[in-house]
Amino acid sequence: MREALSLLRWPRTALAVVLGAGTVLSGAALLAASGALITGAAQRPSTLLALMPLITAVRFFGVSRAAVRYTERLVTHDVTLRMVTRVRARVLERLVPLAPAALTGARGGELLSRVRADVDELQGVVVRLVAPAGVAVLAGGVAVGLTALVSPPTAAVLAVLLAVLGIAVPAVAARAGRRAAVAVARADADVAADTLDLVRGLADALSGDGGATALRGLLGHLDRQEAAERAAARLTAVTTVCREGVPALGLGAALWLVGSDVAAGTTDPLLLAACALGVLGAFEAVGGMGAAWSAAGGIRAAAGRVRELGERRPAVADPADPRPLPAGSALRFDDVTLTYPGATRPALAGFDLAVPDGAKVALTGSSGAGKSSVLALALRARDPDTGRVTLGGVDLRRLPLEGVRSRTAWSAQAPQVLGGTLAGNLRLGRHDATDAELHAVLADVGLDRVAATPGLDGWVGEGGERLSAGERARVGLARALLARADVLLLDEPTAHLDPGLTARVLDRLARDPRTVLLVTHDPAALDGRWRVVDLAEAGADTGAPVSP
Ligand SMILES: Nc1ncnc2c1ncn2[C@@H]1O[C@H](COP(=O)(O)OP(=O)(O)OP(=O)(O)O)[C@@H](O)[C@H]1O
Repeated sequence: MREALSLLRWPRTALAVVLGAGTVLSGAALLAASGALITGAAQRPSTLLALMPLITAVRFFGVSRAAVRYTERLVTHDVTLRMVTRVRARVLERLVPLAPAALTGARGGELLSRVRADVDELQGVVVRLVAPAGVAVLAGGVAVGLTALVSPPTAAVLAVLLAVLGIAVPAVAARAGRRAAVAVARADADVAADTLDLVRGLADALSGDGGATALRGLLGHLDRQEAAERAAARLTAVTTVCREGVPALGLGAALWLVGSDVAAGTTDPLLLAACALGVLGAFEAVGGMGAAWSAAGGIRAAAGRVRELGERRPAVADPADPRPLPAGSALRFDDVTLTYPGATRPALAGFDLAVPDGAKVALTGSSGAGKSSVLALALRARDPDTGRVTLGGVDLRRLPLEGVRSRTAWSAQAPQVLGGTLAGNLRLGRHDATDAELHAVLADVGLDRVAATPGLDGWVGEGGERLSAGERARVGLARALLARADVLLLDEPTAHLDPGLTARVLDRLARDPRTVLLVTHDPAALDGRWRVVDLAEAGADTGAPVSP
């Protein structure tokens, strides 16, 4: 909850609370002034001028209530919209450093729910929680204070009843409401499942006495559903009675207590209706507390999940005192060991490899040998447990993370193609690439047909579903080729290609002046320009420079 509150801009939130309280108090004052005016008129004053102050008060509070409510809505919406921006920014700020390694354990749907549902929940913290609670305290306090000026016992009764309606009733209702909602949801799910089973298995159920058994099961669940719904309806009825009944109790108490004072001659009769109706109006102060109480649980849970994101440690971090990026782009792995969290054996152990500036190196080996892990280390998606990985002779852990990532382009085994245009997807590699450059790179990777239809501005479908798996892989490859990087890390760039296309792509890569480290399951397709490193033997790699 502290997480959610820390995102608030308190001066504006306080203004929203003051205006909300102003609305409630204007309403109560309007009722009080009207009561006094009616009483005053019933006393048949000799001149209408005697009622002028009350007439003015009624007009004033009538107008002020609408004006204050309007301003309060403007301020509350402004606070909420600013909150939306801040919450989204904070969640993304926390997510970005965690990607990709520290998010591998999280399911995609769970992450989506965090950035959508939790953000939606948190952004309502002002409207649904802080403002109603603040208004209840402020408006309730002022109403009790003003009532005390007329009748201290009535003020005491009002304070108690406000606490009952603002704290006790919503707390009990929210707790019981959660239980009732769970019971109804369970019963609904059972009835739906039974009905579906019965309809799907109708033919089987009709033979033997299976039908009667299934029907008995369904009827049992229907009874449970009815009971759950009745319990939920009873709860709604009880809370409605409380919401209506407690203010009526307050009204009755005010009439009785202030009425006794008027009868005793210690209080002006004008104040009887004014005080009673003012007390009635004051209950609006706690009107939002039922919803606030229900919202509190959801907001607390959402804030907790967002905080948990912040507490996760990124797999790699920027060095405190980063070294400048080196000029060279030679990669070197020295006695590297990498064990994934929770894994029982290392993915890489004692791994050595030297990839000189501009060299073309292909990693091969059986599935699970650790080829993709080598690329992950070179991209600094992960750090080795022991040993070191260097770029241009400098340990990657001593270089600025953003600098390392800008020097390396990576194409995954199954690259992420976003729902958008082909050009938009390619320009993730280089945002200012011209159309001519995009056409050239598409031709390089054999995507000439896609470049023609749907074309650069054609929609590639959600997740690139309008492209084949091989075309999606080559979009990722084209993106990497476009990047202004000196090291290309390519995970199986030719996996889905026919031999002709494989040879064309490998030739394009071999002619690229940059350092290329690729993973392949098809070393036979590589010509003499490539140095093939079998991961099963990589521990024995001498690290001796090879000519590119
Ligand atoms: N995020 C991860 N968490 C836990 N273990 C992992 C993770 N990624 C890979 N591994 C494990 O590390 C080992 C090496 O995986 P890696 O992906 O590097 O192999 P690979 O040689 O690229 O395999 P393939 O050819 O099938 O792509 C495997 O045993 C794999 O199960």
